[in-house]
Amino acid sequence: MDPSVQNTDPSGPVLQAHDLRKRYPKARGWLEALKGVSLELFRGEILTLLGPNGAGKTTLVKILAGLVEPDGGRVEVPREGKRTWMGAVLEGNRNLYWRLTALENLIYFGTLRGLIPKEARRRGLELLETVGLAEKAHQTVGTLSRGQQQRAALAAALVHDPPILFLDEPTLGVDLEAQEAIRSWLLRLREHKAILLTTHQMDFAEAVANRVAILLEGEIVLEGRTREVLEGSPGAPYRVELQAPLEEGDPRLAQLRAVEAEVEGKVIRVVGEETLWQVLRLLDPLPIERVERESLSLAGLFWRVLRERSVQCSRLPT
Ligand SMILES: Nc1ncnc2c1ncn2[C@@H]1O[C@H](COP(=O)(O)OP(=O)(O)OP(=O)(O)O)[C@@H](O)[C@H]1O
Repeated sequence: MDPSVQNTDPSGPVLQAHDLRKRYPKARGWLEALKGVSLELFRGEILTLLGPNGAGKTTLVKILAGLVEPDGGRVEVPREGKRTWMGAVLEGNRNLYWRLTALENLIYFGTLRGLIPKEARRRGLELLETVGLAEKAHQTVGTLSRGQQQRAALAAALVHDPPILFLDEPTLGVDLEAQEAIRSWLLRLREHKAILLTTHQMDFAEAVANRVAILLEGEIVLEGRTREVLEGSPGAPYRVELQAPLEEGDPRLAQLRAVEAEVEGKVIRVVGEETLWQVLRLLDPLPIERVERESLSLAGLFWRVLRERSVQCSRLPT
């Protein structure tokens, strides 16, 4: 299903963050890691938080999960009163006990969050099966591969069936097959949970997230429904399709390149309305099959936002 089709829950947000601020001491003065971040999370959605290294994503997720105290602002979980309202996978696989088996970890976390041991065991086995770790249930976590540990961490976050899930880089170090399994699992989970995801993998984010927020230097600089921000972006190219490709040596080819149009067979791509009119004038009277607006990819949008804000490339994710 298209990740953007689903509507957010009309009964209101399950989590609200207001004006969150956090600063850390540095050699001289303070580093403002969060400069007043507000966001809402709804049931039935995955909100992906994108940002270059050091933008403040992990700090934000840790504050939302109650692991770090903000210096200002507040987090509200209007519909959930208890401590068991969320599950989290933070900083890779560190939130598991390495000397316990995968199943023992799940039983431990399940009982810690209110399940009776029998139920925790049943849920644990079921989840290990779901993440493809049934055969590793009785192996200590320290002996699992990194990707298997990551999958076990996801199962542990979900053992008590929390309505809200925080996932900080859940696919880090995970192979393509496991990424695919996590992707389809998240799409299923999304139907009845509120999920906040941070990732540097733009294609993964684009495939699962119905909403996107870009965090730069401690501030949210862009936020919206994925499909809408990609289609409505001013950086999205126009696509002009000719009935036949331009002949080699056609002088219009050089003129098109001079206005930075990209020519690929019958297809010409241009950015900006002004350039589009210029290109259409240049092509006149050649027959044109169609003119349409393409949507940007999430990676394209992210790079455009970063370029506009002149964030140095050395700080960009790989
Ligand atoms: N405990 C800390 N003490 C001092 N500075 C910190 C601490 N934790 C984070 N920072 C700084 O705060 C800023 C934001 O860090 P954070 O880990 O939240 O960024 P991030 O967006 O998650 O980065 P990445 O993509 O690299 O994981 C960084 O400049 C980081 O060095």
